[in-house]
Amino acid sequence: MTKLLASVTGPEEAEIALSGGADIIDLKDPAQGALGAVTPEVLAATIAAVAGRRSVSAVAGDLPMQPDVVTRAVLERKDADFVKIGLFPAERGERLAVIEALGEVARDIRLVAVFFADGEPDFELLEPLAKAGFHGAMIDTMGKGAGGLLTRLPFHALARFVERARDLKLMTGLAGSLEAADVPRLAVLKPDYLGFRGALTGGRRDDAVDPGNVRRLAALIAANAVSEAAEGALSNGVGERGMPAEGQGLGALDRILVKDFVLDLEIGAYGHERSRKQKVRFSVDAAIARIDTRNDDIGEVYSYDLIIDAVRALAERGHTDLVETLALDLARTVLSDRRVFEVSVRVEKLELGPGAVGIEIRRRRADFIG
Ligand SMILES: O=C[C@H](O)COP(=O)(O)O
Repeated sequence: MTKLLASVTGPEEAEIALSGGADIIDLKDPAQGALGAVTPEVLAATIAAVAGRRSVSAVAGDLPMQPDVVTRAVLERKDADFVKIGLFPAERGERLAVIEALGEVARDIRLVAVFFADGEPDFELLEPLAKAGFHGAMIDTMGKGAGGLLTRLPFHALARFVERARDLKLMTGLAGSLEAADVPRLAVLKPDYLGFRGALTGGRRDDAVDPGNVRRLAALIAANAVSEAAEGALSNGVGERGMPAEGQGLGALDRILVKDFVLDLEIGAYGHERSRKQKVRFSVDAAIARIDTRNDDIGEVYSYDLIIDAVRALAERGHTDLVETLALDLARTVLSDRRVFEVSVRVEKLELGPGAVGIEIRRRRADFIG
């Protein structure tokens, strides 16, 4: 289940984060940079204050890619449960030298490598990291205030990163000026944690952490995990989160729409349709539990962003012969969120006939559960 990593400056903020529901207390001095380190004294005081109630991670600092400098900084923080090391822009060989040098300390200290979405991330380094014995890998952003993670890397690149790191048995994390609205989208990827600083303070990273913001994000992450935990509930005829059970009227549902979303895709069963892309139009209509206007909270709604991400993922996966396959796969993905009760998907090729040609399907979850 995805956890909440809260970046804090010391014992006082750690207490606020902890009582708000943070799972990992991450020490960082935002005034010193993206991975600005706190002093060993502040780290020791925070570890003492947290007293084993949560894991404590510490960043090594904004450091040059020099093995001796980075190793020294890591060793100074060896009492933390995790030490995060930034893979800052440098030649691949320089980054590799740092990773390999840390292989020895990785036996005693759990190391987490931090790729920067806006700092020449080289995901080919995931394998060397796993080989060197790193415990985890995450993505963050270096430049704060110029757009969050999802504006710096496309969703499918994040998906590939999480999948690849997970295959290598690395703990996975995503961060980078994340906002509440990013949580449902990123939760779909099931990273081990989502990391926050700016959203905890209310925007400015060097302001103090606000307890209400921690609680809200913790609840949001938990709410997105609920759908997964309750898997199977609907197929048993049990309604979830206000959803009518199977067999009840669909009149009680609202609809989330994505209309006329056009993307270039490799699609088609004919030879002349291979090795080229053509325009395909997607329209999706997802039936969800009736919305409640008293609660203007992103945690309560199924976002159209989730549908858009799913369509984009189809466009990234390579050649598909049939529009039927695209429609079924998209319906299955949308219905994998427990807040969606029924979905209608239309997929149309726009370059083949005199007009659009394609398919429209309507499915409920039970159609896929069998
Ligand atoms: O490790 C997580 C970071 O501290 C995230 O900071 P941010 O949300 O301000 O980008």
